[in-house]
Amino acid sequence: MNSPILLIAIGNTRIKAMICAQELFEDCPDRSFNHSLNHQIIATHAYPHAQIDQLIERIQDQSFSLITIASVVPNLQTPWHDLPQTQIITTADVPLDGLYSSMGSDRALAAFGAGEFYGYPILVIDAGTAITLTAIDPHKKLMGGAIMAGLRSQFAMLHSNTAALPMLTAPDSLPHRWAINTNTAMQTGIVHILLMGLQAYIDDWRSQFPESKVIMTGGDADQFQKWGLAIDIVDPNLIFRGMISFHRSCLLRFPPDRAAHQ
Ligand SMILES: Nc1ncnc2c1ncn2[C@@H]1O[C@H](COP(=O)(O)OP(=O)(O)O)[C@@H](O)[C@H]1O
Ligand SMILES: CC(C)(COP(=O)(O)O)[C@@H](O)C(=O)NCCC(=O)O
Ligand SMILES: [K+]
Repeated sequence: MNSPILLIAIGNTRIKAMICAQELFEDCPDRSFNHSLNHQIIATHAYPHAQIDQLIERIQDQSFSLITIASVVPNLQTPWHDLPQTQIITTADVPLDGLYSSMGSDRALAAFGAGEFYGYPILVIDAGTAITLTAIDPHKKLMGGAIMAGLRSQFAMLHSNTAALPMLTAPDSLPHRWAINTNTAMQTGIVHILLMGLQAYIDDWRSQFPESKVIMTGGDADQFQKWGLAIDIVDPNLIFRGMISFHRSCLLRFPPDRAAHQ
């Protein structure tokens, strides 16, 4: 068996890694390579930056035929960055139209992965350190998006910018909107206002593209779905789907046997 492939996505909170079988990139006539992702995943890992040593320990002895890294944290280097089989994907590499140069590669890849897998037009909401919305129209062109502080970041901001407010986490169930104590007031304010704002964006998008799917990814995606945000699907693997679709589009443009004869 060929050595597996390592995909690494570095966000502002966590480093995520997926190890999958090489067969993922073998020739197939349609998008079925991406549909088969679930059968090809060997392992997934996610560690906060401070615990990168644990990730290194878990996979340092394995050899990979191909390593792909996408990062929105330029100063975080990993032992895999400088290997000969490593490719760093940037926003400029992602084959969608209208992407701007300072756009995060995580957003570009998640949107590309979502569009290639679920179809265009597509709205992607990534609930990570920041919450981002990225909307791609039926012609694979960026319609636009938005960035706001993520769930944990909102609590951290209130705590660090005030004298009296504690550091809290988000509540499991939806809090009552009108609170009569500090902790619930913070939780209800953050959760309800985030939900209402995101829902307004989703409604606006659906009014333009009623047939479009709305996909959520990122560390807090399940929580937003539990609170009732009207999304279609939670998919934690969008960015990895984007990397796989990227490699696939390269293979279709430059098939290995043709390249060998050039
Ligand atoms: N072990 C964890 N450490 C930190 N945040 C976590 C953890 N598990 C889930 N989360 C949640 O995930 C969010 C960060 O999502 P993630 O997708 O990892 O972000 P990023 O892509 O920015 O690194 C935080 O808002 C937090 O609520
Ligand atoms: C908006 C982000 C900070 C989100 O990062 P994350 O929360 O996933 O760690 C990242 O995509 C980024 O640095 N973007 C650059 C600005 C832009 O996308 O317009
Ligand atoms: K993210």
